[in-house]
Amino acid sequence: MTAHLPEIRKGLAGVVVDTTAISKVMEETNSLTYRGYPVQDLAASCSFEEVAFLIWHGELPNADELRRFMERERARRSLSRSQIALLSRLPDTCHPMDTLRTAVSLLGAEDPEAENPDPTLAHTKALDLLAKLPTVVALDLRRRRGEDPIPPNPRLGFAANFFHMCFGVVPEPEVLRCFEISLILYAEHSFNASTFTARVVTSTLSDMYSAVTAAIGALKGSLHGGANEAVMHMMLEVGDPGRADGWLRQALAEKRKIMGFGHRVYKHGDSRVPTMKQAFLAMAERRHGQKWVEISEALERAMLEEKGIHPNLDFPTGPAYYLMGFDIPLFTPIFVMSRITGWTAHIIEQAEANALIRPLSAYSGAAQRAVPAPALRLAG
Ligand SMILES: CC(=O)SCCNC(=O)CCNC(=O)[C@H](O)C(C)(C)COP(=O)(O)OP(=O)(O)OC[C@H]1O[C@@H](n2cnc3c(N)ncnc32)[C@H](O)[C@@H]1OP(=O)(O)O
Ligand SMILES: O=C([O-])CC(=O)C(=O)O
Repeated sequence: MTAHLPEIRKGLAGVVVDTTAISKVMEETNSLTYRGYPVQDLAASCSFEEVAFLIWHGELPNADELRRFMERERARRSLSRSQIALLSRLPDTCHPMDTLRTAVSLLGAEDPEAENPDPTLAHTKALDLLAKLPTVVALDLRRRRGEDPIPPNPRLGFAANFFHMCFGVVPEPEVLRCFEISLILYAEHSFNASTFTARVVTSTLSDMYSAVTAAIGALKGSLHGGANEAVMHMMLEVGDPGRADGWLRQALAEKRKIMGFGHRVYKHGDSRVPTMKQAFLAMAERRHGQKWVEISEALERAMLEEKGIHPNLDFPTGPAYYLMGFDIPLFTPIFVMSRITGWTAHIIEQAEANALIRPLSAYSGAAQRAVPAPALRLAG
């Protein structure tokens, strides 16, 4: 006789667990808004700093608010000598996401106000993370290349300063713009796995650093943010546009997951892909990346024919970052540099109207039984 089980929604698929005023993901129209503004319109005319302000404060900044916001961000970018020394001691074999996770944990341990739940302080902590995470990512890239760190430059904007800290140069404005567009598109996406993780941690009345550390762990996986790296590894494995179609059909026959395709919410296309694809095409034209365009178009065509599945944001972003010169293990950390805005906005929103997140499970193990006497259970 089988016990009656309640309805179980594996992976919480389709379950609405709370409200949010930060972003709206609309599957039926393949669209996305941040605080009511369509994301492609924000990408077309805003800086990443303006979008970060919008995500946190609910409105776009006026000129004065933006100037003050940028000043505050630029003033917070540096890491202390001891922070640099500690992060430099991590083994080169660890993933840069591990470095980032450790860095956030360290920043939390060093912040005497880490556990102070004051909402004003929460905004300051979020800004501090936004300012410092690129410094950590660039430091990590350079140490793996055997190069000394380059300190942040407070005269440069968020995106330009990141290139400066990684490579010692700021690229041409078109490349910078493509990068900034990717940051805007990655910034926020409602209750995705990493954001939900951050909300679960916050719901126990834990601190922001703990929630962000956990979110970094959730984003690292290849079913989530880690897919932008996996996409580029896949494209390198394909290697040649002429092989793409056969490679994909073979991979599907072997029941492999094709990275950068599919989405839990969007079943007819990811709202952000058309904008990011344009940015990728622009990068490919500037950086002689036609081969990657042809490989991606062949994979996209074959995937649609075979499975009817569309690409997600990670699909055009992976090769775009590759063409910008970033090492592949940096792709997901760059995602973090942007998503820190969405995560921290959700942490603040969760804390403002908190309820402990604790779902139920249906037990499927052994029936209740008596513990055998020691003589019986230890007998051999
Ligand atoms: C920023 C982001 O996080 S975007 C997501 C990034 N992740 C990826 O690109 C990883 C690849 N994609 C996937 O693994 C999935 O599409 C997910 C995890 C993103 C979404 O998964 P779910 O909503 O749970 O869909 P699910 O995995 O149930 O897929 C439904 C069907 O489509 C298939 N499918 C979905 N995505 C893919 C894919 N990328 N490759 C091959 N088959 C796929 C599944 O195998 C399944 O087929 P079945 O019904 O025959 O078993
Ligand atoms: O919403 C999701 O499940 C994943 C995603 O696209 C994101 O986090 O940007």
